[in-house]
Amino acid sequence: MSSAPQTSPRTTSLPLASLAGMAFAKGHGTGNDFVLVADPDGARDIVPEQVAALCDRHRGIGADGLIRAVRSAALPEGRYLLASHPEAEWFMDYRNGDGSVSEMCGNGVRAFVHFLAEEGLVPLAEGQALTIGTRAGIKVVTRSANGYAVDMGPWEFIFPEAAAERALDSLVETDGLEVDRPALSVSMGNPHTVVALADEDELLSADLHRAPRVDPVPPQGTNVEFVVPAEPLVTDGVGHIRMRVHERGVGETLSCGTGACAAAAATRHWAGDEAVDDWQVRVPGGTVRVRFIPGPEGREHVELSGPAELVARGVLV
Ligand SMILES: N[C@@H](CCC[C@H](N)C(=O)O)C(=O)O
Repeated sequence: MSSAPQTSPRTTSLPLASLAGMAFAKGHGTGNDFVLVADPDGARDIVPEQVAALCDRHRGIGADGLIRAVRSAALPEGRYLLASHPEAEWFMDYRNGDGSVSEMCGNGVRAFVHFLAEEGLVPLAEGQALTIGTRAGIKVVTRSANGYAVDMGPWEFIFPEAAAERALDSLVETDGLEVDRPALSVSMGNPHTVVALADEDELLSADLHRAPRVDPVPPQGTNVEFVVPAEPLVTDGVGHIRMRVHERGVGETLSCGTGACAAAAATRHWAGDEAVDDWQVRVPGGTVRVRFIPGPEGREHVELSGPAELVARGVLV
């Protein structure tokens, strides 16, 4: 006797079965959203398929990425950082929505520190700073009245020789835009390719359902930012740009913190004499501030400021 095939709603969530009972929070920074999980002792091995299933907007919780809060001592990348920065007790293990690992996430780092504070894992009053570990080194995050300011460390060109010669190093082909556009590739610990567009019409015409094609593509792949400078670019000492982004491992998102830093760095580079050190970057999900500040070791650093919110807590069934 043959039996009818068994179907059950659990079938689609099979990758998540071993995570049943796991507590999570949902948070975001300017609409760039994350599933946040506390795993102080690094006891949870969340594999890429599970990250993708959790971030699935139809069958999972839905998010641009997953952030696991782990004590630095509990994972090799964290132990490496602890040797020179014993104060970096917590490590942000960031994964993109497709399960891939990224070195850094600027909106995520604010959401991460907010999560640590709200979960009671660290005391962090307004005006206080916390050093955390990431795959792009340590980041110092200061709580303010309306969000968090992150010392993101130095930025750099990915193709320094081409950038110095021409201020442009690659071409980007994008659906919805007729001609290939020149671009500049900037590292914020993770890779970015910044394309300047002429006006808001062009910004809206870019169809980011499919990843833009970048040539040459940086060795680790890239996030692609499309920027439109305001007219005038600088008002009262502050530069203004609008930005949309297609993120590596995610797709179009409402905001990207490291992308905003890269976009400000590229625009400032292109601005030449008009360059300022203070920028407001408007993204579909809100506005973040980017400042170029002297770093403690004598190199220029980038500071990213913006909000972070938690919107829900739950448990996987
Ligand atoms: N949204 C993030 C960046 C997340 C990582 C990125 N997709 C990558 O693969 O590098 C941000 O706010 O910086």
